[in-house]
Amino acid sequence: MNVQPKPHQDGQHLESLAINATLVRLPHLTDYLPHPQSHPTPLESNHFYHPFDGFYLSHSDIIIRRTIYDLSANSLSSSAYPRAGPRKEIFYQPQNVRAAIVTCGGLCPGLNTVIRELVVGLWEQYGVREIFGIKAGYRGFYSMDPVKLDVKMVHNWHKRGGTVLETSRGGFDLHKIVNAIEEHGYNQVYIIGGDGTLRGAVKIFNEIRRRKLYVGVAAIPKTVDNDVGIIDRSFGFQTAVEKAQQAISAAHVEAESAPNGIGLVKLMGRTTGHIALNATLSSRDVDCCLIPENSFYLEGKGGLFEFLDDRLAQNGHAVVVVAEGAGQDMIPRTDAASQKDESGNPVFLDVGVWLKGELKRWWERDHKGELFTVKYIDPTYMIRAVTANATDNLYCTLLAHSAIHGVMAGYTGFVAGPIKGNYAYIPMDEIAETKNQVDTKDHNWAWVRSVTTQPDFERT
Ligand SMILES: Nc1ncnc2c1ncn2[C@@H]1O[C@H](COP(=O)(O)OP(=O)(O)O)[C@@H](O)[C@H]1O
Ligand SMILES: O=P(O)(O)OC[C@H]1O[C@](O)(COP(=O)(O)O)[C@@H](O)[C@@H]1O
Ligand SMILES: [Mg+2]
Repeated sequence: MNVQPKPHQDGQHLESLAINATLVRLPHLTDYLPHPQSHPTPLESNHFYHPFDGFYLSHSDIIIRRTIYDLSANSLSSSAYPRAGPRKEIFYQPQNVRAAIVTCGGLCPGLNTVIRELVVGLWEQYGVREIFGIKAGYRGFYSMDPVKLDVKMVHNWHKRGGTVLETSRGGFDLHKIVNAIEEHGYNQVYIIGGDGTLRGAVKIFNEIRRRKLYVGVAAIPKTVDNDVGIIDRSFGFQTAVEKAQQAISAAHVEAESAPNGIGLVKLMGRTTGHIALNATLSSRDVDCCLIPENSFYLEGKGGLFEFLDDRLAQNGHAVVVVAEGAGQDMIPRTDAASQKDESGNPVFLDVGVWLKGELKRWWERDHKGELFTVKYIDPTYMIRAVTANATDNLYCTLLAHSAIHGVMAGYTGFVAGPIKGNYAYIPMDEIAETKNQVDTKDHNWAWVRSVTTQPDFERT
């Protein structure tokens, strides 16, 4: 990679630079179908709409993934993805489209908005009339009747939490699912789900391609945990963080109102601490944030008890936020085998209940006779079983419309999502392989440390 000119390695006097961008190739129906026919988009013949110059995107419109560089590095490189948006030529005749929409995995604010916008976008922009909701997740493809959807039916779904289509874990049977897609004649499949769903979606797409079916598959990443990689964040995450803050505020009030009061809040986050981290940064009431990516310990120098001792001595109260996946290795397990849910996700022991017990034990041992209270709040589903906030509703809308334009353009096996604020199409397998975890060596975590001044839990 070359940077021009390169006299000052620190980039102080740099006037221009070149970034080596590798364009990621998106699967397309033309890859495996002999002669798919393209047609002008119906947007062209819409009397009420006159596209401005540059409205239609093409192969030359891309989004670069990396935006942060160290100019002293030898090479500046990034991957680049096709930009999401309408194309002038599409690979479907709208009157022949039979679209299926499915929601899988746990709830997430905004699911109904995505469904609604898929229906509205397909119906209003492209004139599609055959749109079906698959009930109860992947298993619904082969075990339940689909629900016919139309614009009237979905008109106020964005104001409701949950998923009207219902969802479930488990029940992934590749052949039954793809057989059902063939039998029902679906030629567009929109899959809304998290990391597990995406791994399933990759298999569905590969099987569809193996069978050479004229079926476009798009996924829209969903999870409050925000554990999906490459994209900026998953929808519903911000709403969940907002709700989490209410729990933290309550814990703070309780802690402040008691001598030596500790407010303890457990938040969702199976293997990632994004909700805990973001709620901590935004609430400012938190003294210590415990996440799965950063092991912690209780006793001794630099441990949680010593830190809380200091905080209680200084302020008379403290607030601790713990992500549900944190500290699992410290909680005594009675059964040898760890439990799994129907999708194969680990079922955790309750770190909040355990920590509350440990805090009480510690105080009783070291401060016998002094007043002390731990108020434990576990908002669990309250942060995700809610309507999406304005930002998430807007985000869900753009995701759905991006997915529709991509599928109509013949792209398949892709995910629609924002990269540094711009909407892109990303190959599904790349997303399914990339996990978004909190990097405790980067600035996000450093901000938590500087806001809370909590210990790093690195034993010296
Ligand atoms: N590796 C996998 N291959 C195929 N299907 C999977 C895989 N992992 C999960 N699934 C299916 O995806 C769906 C949702 O997965 P789950 O982990 O519960 O939620 P999420 O997609 O939100 O992470 C379930 O129906 C599950 O059976
Ligand atoms: O809905 P369940 O099965 O009780 O699972 C709860 C889990 O779902 C999550 O909300 C994440 O769900 P997804 O992986 O389905 O997005 C976790 O934060 C939580 O551990
Ligand atoms: Mg998941």
